[in-house]
Amino acid sequence: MTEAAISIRDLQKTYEGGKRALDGVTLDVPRGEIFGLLGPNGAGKSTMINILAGLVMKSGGSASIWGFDIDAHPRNAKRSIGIVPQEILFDPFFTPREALEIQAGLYGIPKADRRTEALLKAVHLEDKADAYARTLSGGMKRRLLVAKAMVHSPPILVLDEPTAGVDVELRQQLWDYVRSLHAQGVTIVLTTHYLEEAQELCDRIAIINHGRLIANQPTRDLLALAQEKVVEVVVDRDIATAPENLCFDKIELAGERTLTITYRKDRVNAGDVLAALQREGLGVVDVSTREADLEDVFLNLTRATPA
Ligand SMILES: Nc1ncnc2c1ncn2[C@@H]1O[C@H](COP(=O)(O)OP(=O)(O)OP(=O)(O)O)[C@@H](O)[C@H]1O
Repeated sequence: MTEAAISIRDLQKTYEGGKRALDGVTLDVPRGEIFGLLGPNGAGKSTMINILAGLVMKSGGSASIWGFDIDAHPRNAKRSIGIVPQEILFDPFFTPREALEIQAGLYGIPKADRRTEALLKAVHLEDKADAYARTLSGGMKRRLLVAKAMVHSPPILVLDEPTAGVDVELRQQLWDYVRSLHAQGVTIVLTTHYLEEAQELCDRIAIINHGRLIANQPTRDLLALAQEKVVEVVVDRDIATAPENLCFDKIELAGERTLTITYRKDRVNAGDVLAALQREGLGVVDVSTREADLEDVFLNLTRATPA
């Protein structure tokens, strides 16, 4: 088995004042994947990322990055990861080009090996290379942060809520760049509140809630956890009231001849639902189903884990 890109064991963090932000999280981020870390506000995602970044001291447990334990080999661990923080923080008087040069200097990268121009191009900031950072839009600043995180060419890129406050077009550009890094073999970890985004981008998704891991599975398997399924059925005559049946969780009249039926797929299947309608004397003309999405799974799982 190849070693994980990030390996976390029983990670704990209690902040001064007693807030328990991480309560024994164990997980592996496989190499080469796009890994989604989801959780409601305050779940502990940033705490976990800040521990990996060396910005927050853990209270217990262990973590290694690209095989380097963060306590035993902090320098190598740090060199193996690029982190795009949630907060936009940089000196407003530096230009993007200067910001990247300074960052490269911090990592001790010789001038000849720096990739400043290529990075500026990759994040579409070549036109703004010499503008003061304070004159950049929010989306441009965020892309500059991504470029900064990549100056030392780490094998892992972590993005903490990268698209908060970024408009749709810029978000798309950001994801195109992230996808191209992934295609080059970079392991990507992203935390996001946009479930749709995680669903579309991530190979695997972990969910934390109240500092505990409540799911960690390939995205497809996680989606299969959603038990509610909805079918929309068009019948062969006008109906005044929706028929009741035990195998429907919920039934609604969506039009004169259209019914929206919710059922639990662990109890019945679509065939049972259609047979029940036929027993009510309704002929089925058309059927369409809506797949449950990550939003459903997320809500079901987070509701099921009390504080
Ligand atoms: N420096 C700190 N001191 C005390 N408590 C903190 C500190 N930083 C975070 N916390 C608390 O720890 C918990 C986890 O916070 P964290 O920022 O890790 O969550 P998160 O999942 O990243 O949330 P969000 O999505 O809102 O960023 C929260 O209750 C938060 O208030």
